[in-house]
Amino acid sequence: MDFTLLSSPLQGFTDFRFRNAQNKLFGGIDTYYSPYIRLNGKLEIKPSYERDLLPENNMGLEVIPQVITNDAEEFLFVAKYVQELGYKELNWNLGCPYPMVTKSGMGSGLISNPEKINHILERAHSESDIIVSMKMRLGYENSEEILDVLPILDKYPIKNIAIHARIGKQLYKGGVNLDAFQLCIDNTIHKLYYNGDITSVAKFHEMQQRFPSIDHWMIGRGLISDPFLPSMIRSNSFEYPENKMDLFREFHDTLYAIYSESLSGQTHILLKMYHLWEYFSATFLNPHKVLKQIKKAQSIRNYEAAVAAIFKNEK
Ligand SMILES: Cc1cc2nc3c(=O)[nH]c(=O)nc-3n(C[C@H](O)[C@H](O)[C@H](O)COP(=O)(O)O)c2cc1C
Repeated sequence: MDFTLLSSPLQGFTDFRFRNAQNKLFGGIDTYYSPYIRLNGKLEIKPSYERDLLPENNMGLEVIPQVITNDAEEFLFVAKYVQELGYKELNWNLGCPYPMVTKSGMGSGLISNPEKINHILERAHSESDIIVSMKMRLGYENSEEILDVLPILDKYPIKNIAIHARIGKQLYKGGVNLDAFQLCIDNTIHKLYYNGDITSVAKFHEMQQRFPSIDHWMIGRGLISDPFLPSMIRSNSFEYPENKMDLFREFHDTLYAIYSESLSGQTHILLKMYHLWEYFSATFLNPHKVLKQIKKAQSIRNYEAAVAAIFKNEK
């Protein structure tokens, strides 16, 4: 069956710089979701969000912006803003699990409030012509919460619902709940996208077999630790290209160069690169040792030496 691969948004990782580099060097992703826009009490878009969405920074990429909010005015404000930039769709985040977000009734903390979801969707559909899609978890406290929300969503022409098959309380621990995802398939009229733990071609096949009706698949962390993954899924190949490490090095160097230019001060640059290496290290034979080498490098000079040694070791 034909399928679509989507890059799941990761705040702090999948910004326009990452998206462009991944697309240029590896490809395989049909659509990228940008990390969420969150307003801080004011109807004002931060420059970093703007930069991330400007069409000139996303040339040749299919991008869908995302918002996190529990307020209809904010939703409508962001919808109008992204429409002015030329986007037709706004994705609504009901998945974020972090207490700072969920305690204020946003992200997965909003799933237990179907009335509020209904109110926001009602206003979004009557006061704007933006196409609305959703990205959510199964609930915050338990995986039944979503079952009270799906009938509400049935009332609106939602484009699709991407479901990360965990509950908020889990954060990223424990496994995905595939039986609960199946229940969602059985209880909605909407098109569902599957998200959660697609980290290899084999895992993708497993999910495809388990959910034959699903043809949209979202990859989050797997794309950062293995940027080859979508093109390998596409070509149904278990073999990495022969020049795997050269390509990976180019990917690293591209990101390092742009973050060195765009971030100020070596602390910021090193921290950014360290967070990337928390995922990159999975590509190497000894991830733990690799990450330790990166962590130990407390200056740009030491960082560059550590990276050179890591790639040399892997040859
Ligand atoms: C560091 C980090 C940042 C994330 N930021 C977002 C975000 O901005 N919007 C969103 O919908 N999901 C966000 N997520 C969730 C991922 O998009 C995805 O749903 C989750 O990681 C499960 O998919 P995976 O197992 O393929 O990674 C984030 C996850 C992580 C680990």
